[in-house]
Amino acid sequence: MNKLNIEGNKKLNGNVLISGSKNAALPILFMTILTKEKIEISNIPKLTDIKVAIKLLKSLGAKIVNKKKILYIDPSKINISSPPYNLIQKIRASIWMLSPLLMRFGKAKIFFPGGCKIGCRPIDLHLKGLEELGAQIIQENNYITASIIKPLKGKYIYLEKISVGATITIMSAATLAEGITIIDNAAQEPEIVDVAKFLNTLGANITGAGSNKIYIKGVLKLRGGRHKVIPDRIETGTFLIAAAISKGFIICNNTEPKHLTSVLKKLSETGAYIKTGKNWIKLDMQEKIPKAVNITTAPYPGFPTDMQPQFALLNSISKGKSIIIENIFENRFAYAKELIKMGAKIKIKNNCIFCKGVKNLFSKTLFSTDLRSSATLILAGCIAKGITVVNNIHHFKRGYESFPKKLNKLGANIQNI
Ligand SMILES: CC(=O)N[C@H]1[C@@H](OP(=O)(O)OP(=O)(O)OC[C@H]2O[C@@H](n3ccc(=O)[nH]c3=O)[C@H](O)[C@@H]2O)O[C@H](CO)[C@@H](O)[C@@H]1O
Ligand SMILES: C=C(OP(=O)(O)O)C(=O)O
Repeated sequence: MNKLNIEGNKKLNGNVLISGSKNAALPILFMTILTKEKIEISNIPKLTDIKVAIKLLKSLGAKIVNKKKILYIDPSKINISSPPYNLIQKIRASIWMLSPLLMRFGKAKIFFPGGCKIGCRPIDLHLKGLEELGAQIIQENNYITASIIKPLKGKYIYLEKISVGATITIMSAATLAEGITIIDNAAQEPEIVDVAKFLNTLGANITGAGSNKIYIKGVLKLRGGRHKVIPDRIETGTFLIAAAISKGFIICNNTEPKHLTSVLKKLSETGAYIKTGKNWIKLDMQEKIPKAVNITTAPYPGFPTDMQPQFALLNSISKGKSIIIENIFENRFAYAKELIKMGAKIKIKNNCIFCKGVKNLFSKTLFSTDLRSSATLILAGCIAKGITVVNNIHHFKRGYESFPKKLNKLGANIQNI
């Protein structure tokens, strides 16, 4: 069934092992189209989005073996440049097939991508970037066809808006274009650094990833190689919230504290004790009720929009009033209606959430609408009074490996029904 039954009033305490990053693993998987040599990618998270990505690559002719979170990919037999639309529309990351397929075959045709329904999510900057490098783009009946009429040439490209997706699309095409491309006002997310590191392992010449200016010197060909995907910073942040809302303590292992600076700063403001090591983060709420915090989402290194719903939950049971401003996606408050049903004192105005903390949330039958909202509602169920039912749980499976199992190990009681 597509439902979870969650017993509330739980304290979540203990150790959790963080999985590989969904948003780094997905583009890296699609970048394998750029080479004909063998690739090994480790720390692959077990997620439905990853399953779809593997199916997409296989549908093009790639041979893939999955053993203990390592994918062994042989892209040499990829011979199709138009992946099936029914798979493309399942995930947002499928847009990252366009550029590598274009560079490999000189032509690519893909359906518009899917992903969380958190805004209109245009792809104009991806397409404009490819056009600036010289590709021809035609959009017709929800399909995008990209063609190389004459060899793509490196260029200075200024992104009008900071976009993770467009930065990756342009960076991957520029890897095999002639000459030097500069992406200015580039996104700086750790996932972009990981994609650049992977491409460089294959022989690309990319510098500056992680800053707002990325330099790509085109090379003729990419080879094979090995790569380990970075830890999932959003999964890490979500588990830290699990401990904070239940006045508990947690140690997140196999993570990268440096990727969570803005999130940890906000968690410290709640009154949580935080300590970090090389690859772990400890949060101890010391039985205290958290203090509410104001949040403004922004591109990295700003506060991540993918942690906004979880912090709204935190604020809803914290001491005091707070404001959350969502600056990245225009429709990312769908979960708030469900928290209000549970007793949260939340008011939404334009892109702001005004919240006054309450002592308790109360169980209800809830409906999740997207990935981060489903994780948020599951956490809300863990601390609410009574038994909560969360519907549409296919959403969390897109981005959280074994989420109920990991939470149950921390003291939750979540069952599939
Ligand atoms: C699979 C993946 O990695 N998804 C992440 C990626 O999404 P995604 O790559 O879709 O997000 P972007 O950074 O591209 O989007 C940022 C903003 O730019 C706008 N925009 C984007 C592209 C474009 O061509 N035109 C345009 O206007 C978007 O509508 C949004 O308002 O980054 C987001 C922002 O950190 C995260 O929330 C998502 O989890
Ligand atoms: C919005 C997200 O994912 P996607 O871009 O894949 O829809 C997310 O990971 O929170």
